[in-house]
Order: sequence, then C-alpha cells, then structure tokens
Amino acid sequence: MGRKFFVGGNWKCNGTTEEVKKIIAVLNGAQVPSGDVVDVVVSPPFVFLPLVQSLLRSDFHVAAQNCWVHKGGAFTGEVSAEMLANLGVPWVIIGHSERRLILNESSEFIGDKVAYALSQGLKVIACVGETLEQRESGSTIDVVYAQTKAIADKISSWDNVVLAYEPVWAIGTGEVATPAQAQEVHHQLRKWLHRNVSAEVAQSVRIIYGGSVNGSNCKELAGLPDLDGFLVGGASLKPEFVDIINSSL
Ligand SMILES: O=C(CO)COP(=O)(O)O
Repeated sequence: MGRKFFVGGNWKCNGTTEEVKKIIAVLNGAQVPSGDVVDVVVSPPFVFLPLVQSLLRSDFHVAAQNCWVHKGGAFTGEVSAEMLANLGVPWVIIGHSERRLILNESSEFIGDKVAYALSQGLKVIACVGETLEQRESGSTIDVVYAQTKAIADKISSWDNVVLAYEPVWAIGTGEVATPAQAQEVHHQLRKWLHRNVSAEVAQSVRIIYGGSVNGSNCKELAGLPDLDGFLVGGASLKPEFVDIINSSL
C-alpha cells in the first residue's frame, strides 16, 4: 500500500477572525481529491481552533501548533494534550524549529511531548531540520538523525506520527530546498527508520517537507519518491494552498 499524501497548513501566529473566515471559505469551495487520496490538515493558533472546527469542511482536519509536555495543571499559558483531545482536535504539530530555536525546546523535551500527545490519542506532526550553519558544516544528516532518535526513544508506535523535514534555512526565506536536497534527507530519514525502528515503519511513515513551499514549486517536489506531502507556512494562508493540496495528482 502506498503512503497517502499529506498536506498541512501551519498558520503560525497569524490571523484575525475575519481572515480565518476568508481562508476557510476558499478551502471549503476548493475542488480537491477525496480524503482517501490526500489528508489535509490546517493548523490555526489555539484561539481559532473552535471557529475553524465549526466552519471547515468535514474532509479536512485541524491541528494545534503545540501542546504541553505532560498532563495539564499549574502551567500558566500552556494548553494540554487532554484539552485538545477533549475539543476533538485530532492533530498536533510538535517540535517546530521556531519552538526549538526561539523557545529553546530541546530534542528530549520534544520527544516527551510527542509521546505524551500520542498517549492522549492525538496524531502528531513531528518536525526535524537543520540550520544553515549545520548544513554548511556538513552535519545535516547527523542533526536530523539525532532529532528523530530523540522522538523514537520515547514512543512505542509510529502509527499516528507524520515526520516533517523542515530545513530551517528554507523556512520563510523563499529559498526552497532543491528536489535533490529534499529527496536526499527524506531518503536518509527513511533509512534511519529502517535500521533503528523497523522495515515496516520505514515503509509506512509519511515524511513530508516544509520550507518555502508554494503553488509553483510544489509539483516537482511532490513527485519525489520519498516525499509524501508538505507542511506549508506562508502559502497556507493564500488560495495557492489549494494548488499544493492538488500537487500529487
Ligand atoms: O515552517 C513552515 C511550516 O511549518 C514553513 O514555512 P514557510 O512555508 O512559510 O516557509
């Protein structure tokens, strides 16, 4: 069985109620393949999750952009995995580079978060990726292996995990990875899963790419053998997100 294409839209810390309604109207009117062909997940800021859930077509789903690492409690400003499950939010993005780098989340902390979110029945988009400095020093593969290992060490099943490779130097820069660069890292990640988890998991886990994906560059990337979809930032707030959803056709 092939891996189902997956397209996530990470809205990051953007949007007003009016803007949310506008982008949802575009998505709801879009001609896209059925949910059997592509998983579409949009990830608004926490405060807009109920609004998006109430308006969004039923074949698309929502993701939170983060959650607390363990059970909720006295953690001011945090949102727990239990709360997301209680709201019927099926997905959560964990380990985005903006949280790793700006909020100093360690790989170990991210591994704990992924494990806890899974334990609460959430599905996880787990992000890995190297900085420009790491790429230039030749350590890309070591970095993404270590980030992936920190997750693998904490979880017992990859059934509900999508792995997102997002090179930091490509995020929000307009400098998308070349098809060769993306394919190389995705292939190496699949090899790592094969060696360290299982052949079955290596075969079935979706590895998606993020970093300056847009309506014009998505098609070529979508055809790569080890690339199973996208995690889209800026372009997920625009009508071209529909082209990205359709890029595997
Ligand atoms: O960080 C990203 C998605 O999580 C990618 O962002 P951009 O598509 O804006 O480069």
